[in-house]
Amino acid sequence: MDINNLTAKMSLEDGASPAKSRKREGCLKWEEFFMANAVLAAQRSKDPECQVGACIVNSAKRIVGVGYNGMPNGCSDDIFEWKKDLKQLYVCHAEMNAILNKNVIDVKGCDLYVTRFPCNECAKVIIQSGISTIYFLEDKHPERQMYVAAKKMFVAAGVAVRQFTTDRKENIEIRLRISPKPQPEPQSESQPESQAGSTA
Ligand SMILES: O=c1ccn([C@H]2C[C@H](O)[C@@H](COP(=O)(O)O)O2)c(=O)[nH]1
Ligand SMILES: [Zn+2]
Repeated sequence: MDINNLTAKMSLEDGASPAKSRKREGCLKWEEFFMANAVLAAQRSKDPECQVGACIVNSAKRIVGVGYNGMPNGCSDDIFEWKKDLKQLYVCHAEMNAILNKNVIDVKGCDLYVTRFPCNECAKVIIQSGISTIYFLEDKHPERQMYVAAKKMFVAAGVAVRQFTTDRKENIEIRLRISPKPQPEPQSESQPESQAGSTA
């Protein structure tokens, strides 16, 4: 079959099922996809009060770092205190973790998607890393000194800060179908001895 015939055949087959030949509408926009990654990362946090997620994206729209708030490596989530005024001594913030987890040499000029407005400590790390734009989901405590300081530093350093918005009407859902683990077959009383402990 020459190439012209093949093309003709393909377009005929496409014509037979027009619904499938058209692109799917309503897929996630890039910004929605990146913020959804930050929201998903936050689900890894063990903080009982506040789960934060962050996702760093380069100019080629590749995710180059993801993080969530958690205890430092080797500091057990079960031993170190999650109590309100104690956790701040230990917890690594999502933004800092995302920057440290980067899989590229540096994150200069990258965008940061984060579920919560960054605090002053994260603002310093964000600025020093060269991240140029921040998209945040919520700014729950704009009056707190640490967030006022963070804003002041972002303005001085020329980091653009925008609240994430979308015109999507429905929630973005992750449909993860969980199939129950297969249960071992109950052993019948009459089974021969040799098969009872078999792992085959
Ligand atoms: O920039 C930030 C600010 C806070 N977090 C995390 C760190 C802690 O786990 C909580 C703080 O919770 P509060 O109840 O507001 O004290 O949020 C972060 O990851 N990044
Ligand atoms: Zn912070």
